[in-house]
Amino acid sequence: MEPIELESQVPLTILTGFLGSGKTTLLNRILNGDHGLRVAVLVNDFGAINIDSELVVGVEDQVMSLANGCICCTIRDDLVETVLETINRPESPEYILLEASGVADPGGISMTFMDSELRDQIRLDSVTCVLDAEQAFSHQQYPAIELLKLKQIGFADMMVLNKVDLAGPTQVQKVRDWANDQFNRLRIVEAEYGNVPLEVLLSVGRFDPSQLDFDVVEDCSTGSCDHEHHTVDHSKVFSTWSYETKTPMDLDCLREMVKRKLPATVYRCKGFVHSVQEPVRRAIVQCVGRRTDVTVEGDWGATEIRTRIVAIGSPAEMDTEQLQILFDECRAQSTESSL
Ligand SMILES: Nc1nc2c(ncn2[C@@H]2O[C@H](COP(=O)(O)OP(=O)(O)OP(=O)(O)O)[C@@H](O)[C@H]2O)c(=O)[nH]1
Repeated sequence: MEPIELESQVPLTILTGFLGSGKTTLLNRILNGDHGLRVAVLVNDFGAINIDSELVVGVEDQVMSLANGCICCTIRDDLVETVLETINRPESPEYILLEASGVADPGGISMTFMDSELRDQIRLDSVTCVLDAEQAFSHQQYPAIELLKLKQIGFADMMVLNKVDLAGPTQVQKVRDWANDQFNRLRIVEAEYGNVPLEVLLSVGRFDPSQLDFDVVEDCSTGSCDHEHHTVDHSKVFSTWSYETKTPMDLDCLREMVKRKLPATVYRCKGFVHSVQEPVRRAIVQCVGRRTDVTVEGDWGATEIRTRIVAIGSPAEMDTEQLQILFDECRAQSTESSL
């Protein structure tokens, strides 16, 4: 990639998109690409346990984690504080990538960068939305989720239509036709595992502030407004559940369980697994809708060896007692106590 000219304001790209669409995968692609920039990464996990920041590869000391809430509403102040902390480091970043949680409304996040505290220091370069091509239409029975997905795409200046390998050409064309019909002149780039050229992702200057309502932004900076983007109550649409244990798990049992028994009311499940089969290597469980994957990665590095899993699902329907039993049943027989 051609060298990017450095600016006085730090450019920032927001990666948005529904749960499991491939944001962290795209983020890792960018970070490990040939851009020559000192990049800082902010990652927002909706669940109480930090998973995503540990899945970011290659820039461990430049990753800031914002967990246990959504930066478009409940932990918006944390976002401001973290961005300020990041740009005021002695080695300040030349670019910031912000991965929003899969439940975030990017409108609320973008507003944050127009606030007086940040707008002189940060230039919002682009809001890029990742869409899972295979599961683009798979939440139609949940209107609130459909609306959120529409907001995520509608606010973006580019859509990465990801997972085309899983979707196949007919579905990809269907999603393209739908998107062209719904959104005016949306730029769409197809991808497998986020393999998008860096040139179309970084320093593209696509974000257009005129799409924001500046009267609203001014009011927001006083902190006394009740606009929709601050009051989105994610807890009405999503609930999270976490599982932790020090007892090693049986990977075969876990693989079978997530594949066959994990209820459809769980939209997303991910985490790290300490197993009897691979006691010194970290396994990663990834579930997006009905797609499940349990892989064994490298060693645990500096992180504590224990299983940590997060599930996100429907608050009315996700049965957390059932989940507890399902995961407990995958623990290997052991005399060690579990948490
Ligand atoms: N087959 C296939 N799998 C993909 C592709 N992109 C990502 N995945 C897989 O999809 C799963 C979710 O990917 P992530 O990058 O973690 O998704 P995310 O959007 O960051 O997820 P959340 O942060 O939980 O919302 C992982 O198992 C990825 O390996 C793709 O293009 N094709």
